[in-house]
Amino acid sequence: MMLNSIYYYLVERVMNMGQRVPVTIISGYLGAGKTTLILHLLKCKEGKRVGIIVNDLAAVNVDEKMIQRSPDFSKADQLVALTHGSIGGQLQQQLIDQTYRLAASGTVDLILVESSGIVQPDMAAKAIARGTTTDGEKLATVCRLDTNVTVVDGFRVLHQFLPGDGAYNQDFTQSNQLIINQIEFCDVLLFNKTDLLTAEQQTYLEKFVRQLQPRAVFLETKFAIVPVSKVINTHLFDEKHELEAYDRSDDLSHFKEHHDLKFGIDSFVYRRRRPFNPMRFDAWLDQWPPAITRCKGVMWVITQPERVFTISQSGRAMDIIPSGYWIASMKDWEIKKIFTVRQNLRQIWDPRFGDRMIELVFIGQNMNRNKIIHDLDQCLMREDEVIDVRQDPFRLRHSNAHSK
Ligand SMILES: Nc1nc2c(ncn2[C@@H]2O[C@H](COP(=O)(O)OP(=O)(O)OP(=O)(O)O)[C@@H](O)[C@H]2O)c(=O)[nH]1
Repeated sequence: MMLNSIYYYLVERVMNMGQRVPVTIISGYLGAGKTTLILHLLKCKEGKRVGIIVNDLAAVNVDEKMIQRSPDFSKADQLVALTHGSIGGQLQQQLIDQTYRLAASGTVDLILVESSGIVQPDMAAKAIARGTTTDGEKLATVCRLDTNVTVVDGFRVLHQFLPGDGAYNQDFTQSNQLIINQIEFCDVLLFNKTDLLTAEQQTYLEKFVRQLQPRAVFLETKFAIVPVSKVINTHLFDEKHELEAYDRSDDLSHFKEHHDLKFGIDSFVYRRRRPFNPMRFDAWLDQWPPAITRCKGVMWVITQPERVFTISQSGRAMDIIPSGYWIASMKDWEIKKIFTVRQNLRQIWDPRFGDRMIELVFIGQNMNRNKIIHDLDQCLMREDEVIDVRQDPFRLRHSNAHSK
């Protein structure tokens, strides 16, 4: 049985030799569910070796950490994190070089590219379909752009696009335009977060999205769960139809301007080596500044010193979930063992608190950064504070996602 599987594995490898590696690009606005889709695809990869390229807007690549922590990310998979946010200029070249390196190495069977939520959707497609590496190699000789997937956050579309609920709100103008561009440029459209919509809203929104994008394969999803064959190796990308049509509809200077302005969107990282007082932090969540579009990262609360809490907010949806344990809460011999395999642990290890920290990335439009930082600092534990653990709101709710 074992020999049989090895035989078929080798036959498949030999047959695949010389074939170009298929690339799926995953686009979608901030918090739409792109990383959720990648994690789902890793779960269903059936022995395929996956190369993943992520690029996050903020200085701390939360998506990279999420994927690395996934039990489905195996040794045979490879993860490359691009730096500096949107795909444009230098970063576009970095994407081309890294994709070439992965595809030419012969060590991956497919490549997934997660583009940052605020980049024009054709940027990554142009890089993959037409790119030339710094050394002058044509990317198209080793890989082929297979599918452009756009993940749409149905809940956000509901609140931003429905008449009378934000459609005429100036604050939404730029992000609306970007979401529409992302919808218009794709082969497969995942209409995600349908669990947050009623059947009636879903029907209305499907018609709305269909008018913008009649050509793509349309799939309604919850937590981006789709059959793998719908987004990988579909052969749906048609360069002539998609890129050339897009080239005609807008000139490049327009895209550049959008990239440089980044839609007025800014980001910063809040990092502290002190835990939150969970009651004060919970009260702050009730006054969430609307300028924050997206927040993600990890949190340390004093009442549960062993637990890592993951925070993920996008628009009006907020999840705070216990997602594992701080390494510092493990036994000494376990910590020593982890140190031998995770070289970069030393860089984040604090002599007193180990890996415990609060590290939150905030992305938003016209955020009052100083006030947010000041208010969050007020939520930190004070030196002489005493706390009743029974009042911890995260302990009470932690078996479920914490929704605000
Ligand atoms: N209720 C609900 N939540 C979802 C669904 N899909 C994803 N989420 C949640 O939405 C949040 C954002 O998901 P991500 O996959 O991180 O979104 P993303 O597009 O990668 O975000 P960025 O990389 O910041 O642009 C997470 O808390 C997910 O668990 C869904 O179908 N329904």
